[in-house]
Amino acid sequence: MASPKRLQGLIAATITPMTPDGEINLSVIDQYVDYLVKEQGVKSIFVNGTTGEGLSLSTQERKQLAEAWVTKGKDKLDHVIIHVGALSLPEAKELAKHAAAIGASAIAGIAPFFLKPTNKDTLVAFLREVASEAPGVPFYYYHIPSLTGVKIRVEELLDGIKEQIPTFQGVKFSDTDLLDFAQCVKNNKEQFALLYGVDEQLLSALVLGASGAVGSTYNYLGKENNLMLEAFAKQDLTAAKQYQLCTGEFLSFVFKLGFGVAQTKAIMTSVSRIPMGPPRLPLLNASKDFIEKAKAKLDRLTCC
Ligand SMILES: CC(=O)N[C@H](C=O)[C@@H](O)[C@H](O)[C@H](O)CO
Ligand SMILES: CC(=O)C(=O)O
Repeated sequence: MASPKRLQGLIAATITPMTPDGEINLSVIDQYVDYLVKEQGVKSIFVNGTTGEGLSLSTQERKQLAEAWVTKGKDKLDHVIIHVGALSLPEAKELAKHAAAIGASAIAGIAPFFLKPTNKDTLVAFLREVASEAPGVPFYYYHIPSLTGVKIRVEELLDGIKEQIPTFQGVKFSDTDLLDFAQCVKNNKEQFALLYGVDEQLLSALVLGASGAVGSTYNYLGKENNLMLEAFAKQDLTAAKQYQLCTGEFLSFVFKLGFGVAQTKAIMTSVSRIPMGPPRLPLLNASKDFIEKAKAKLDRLTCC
C-alpha cells in the first residue's frame, strides 16, 4: 500500500481487540476500520504501538495483526504504519521484513528499553539495522521517553540521520519537551514528517509546525480533533483553542481517575460499541466506576 501521500493529519494509534479470554480478536478489525473512517474521519493508523499493547504481544500475534490491518484497510485507509520495535534486534528485523512483505505504508520503531542505547550512535545503529530490512518502506522513529527511558534528544538524533538511514521519514514525538520538538521542526520541516504524540497538547505542537499527530484519543475524539486541525488551518486560533480545551477537559477528568491503555480500551468499547475486550496482563480491566464516569463525561462534552 505504498501511498504517495505525505503523512499528515490525524493518525489513530489502534487498540488491539481481544476476546474475553485474552486472545487477539481479528474478527472486529473490519468494523473498526469503518468506524474510524466513517465516524471519526480518521484515515491513517499506527498499529501495534503503546495503545495496541504491541510490546505485550508475541511476534506471531504482531504479524497477524499487521496483516489484518493492512488487508482490511486496503482502499479505505491512506496510511497503515506498523510499529516493529522490539527489545531483540532479530525480532524487530523480522517484523520490519514482514511489514514490507505485506505492503505496509510505513514502519516505526522505538528504542530498545531494557538494555538501552546510551548515546545517539548506538541508537542510530540499532534503528538502521531494523530499517534496512524494509528498504522500500518509510521508517519513523517513535520517541516515547516516558516509557522507554531513552531520553536521547530527537534534535540530536535527526542530525545526519538520513545518511545513515536512507528510508528515514520522520518522528512520532510522544513527549512534552516542546523545545526539542521545535528544534526538530526548525531543522527538518522540509525533509521529515514530525508527528506529535501528546494529544492534550497537540495545538501547541501545531503552532510550532507539527505535520500531524499520532495518538490514542483519535480513536474516539477524532471528529473533535479534526475540527481543531481545520480551525488551525484556517488560522482561527480561537476556535482551535476551544477544541483543545474541550478534549483536554475530558482528558484531565480521566487522568484524575487513573488513565492508561486499559482505560482507553474500555472507553473505545463504550463509544464505538465494538468489543475491544480486556487488556493483557500486566494491565487490568478498567473498573466499572471508571467506565461509567468516563462515559457520562463524554456524553456531556460539547466540543462541536
Ligand atoms: C503514553 C501514551 O500512551 N501516549 C499516547 C501516544 O503516544 C497518547 O496518545 C496518550 O494516550 C494521550 O495523549 C493521552 O495522554
Ligand atoms: C499513542 C501511540 O501513538 C501509541 O499507542 O503508540
